[in-house]
Amino acid sequence: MIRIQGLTKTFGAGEAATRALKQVSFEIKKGETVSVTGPSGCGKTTLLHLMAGIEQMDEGEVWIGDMPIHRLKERELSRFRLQKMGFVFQSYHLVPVLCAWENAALPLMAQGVRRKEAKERALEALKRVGLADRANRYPSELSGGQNQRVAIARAIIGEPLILWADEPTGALDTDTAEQVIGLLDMLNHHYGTTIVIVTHDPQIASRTHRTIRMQNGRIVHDGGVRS
Ligand SMILES: Nc1ncnc2c1ncn2[C@@H]1O[C@H](COP(=O)(O)OP(=O)(O)OP(=O)(O)O)[C@@H](O)[C@H]1O
Repeated sequence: MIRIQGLTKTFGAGEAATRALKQVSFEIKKGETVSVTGPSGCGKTTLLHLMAGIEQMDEGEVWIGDMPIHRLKERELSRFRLQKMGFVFQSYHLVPVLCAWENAALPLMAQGVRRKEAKERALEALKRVGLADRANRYPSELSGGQNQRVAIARAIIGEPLILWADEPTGALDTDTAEQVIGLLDMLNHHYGTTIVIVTHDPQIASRTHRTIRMQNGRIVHDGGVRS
């Protein structure tokens, strides 16, 4: 369902150039959970950004189903992202002046869904992540784990095909991290969401179907299917 072919990305030029990705190719099946691991600076986030069409590649192809991400114009890409993808980041990326349900509802509002319907669906998404009773709280009134759950509610509100997560538990303590990972597992089981997680944490990597290990802009290991 996700097919990456010869993905290459260099930042900067001349002496200052960093070859962040070097001819990376692999496929991810629908419904698979994949962790991307490796040392700091090896290219994990760059890979995620290129696959999600957040950043432009120098060379290569990214196919999601039959959609050539590498050929889409920015506007088509934005629409595709809004409709088919959800994002979770280490630092949550919530809007501080919006309460939990308004944050969760953002992707729907961006697609022109009316406020009343968006609110109903946001409350439903917050319920799924166990935060129905915090719907009117602002990010500053919630814990890190709760904010990350709001971010997950926002990521899943449009029932995306793919959820991209970049160090989703990086700012959380072990127990809270465990809850967040449990939630991602649940999403995968119940909704068949394909999940790609960039993580430093071997514990999290061991919970995904498959682990891709990167080093210096290349894949050096791909396997470890969960029993
Ligand atoms: N916008 C940018 N401009 C210049 N260099 C960049 C940029 N983004 C990333 N890089 C470089 O590309 C390489 C890969 O970065 P990337 O963020 O993908 O690594 P990573 O594996 O996600 O690292 P970390 O685990 O520390 O987050 C690094 O050497 C980084 O310094």
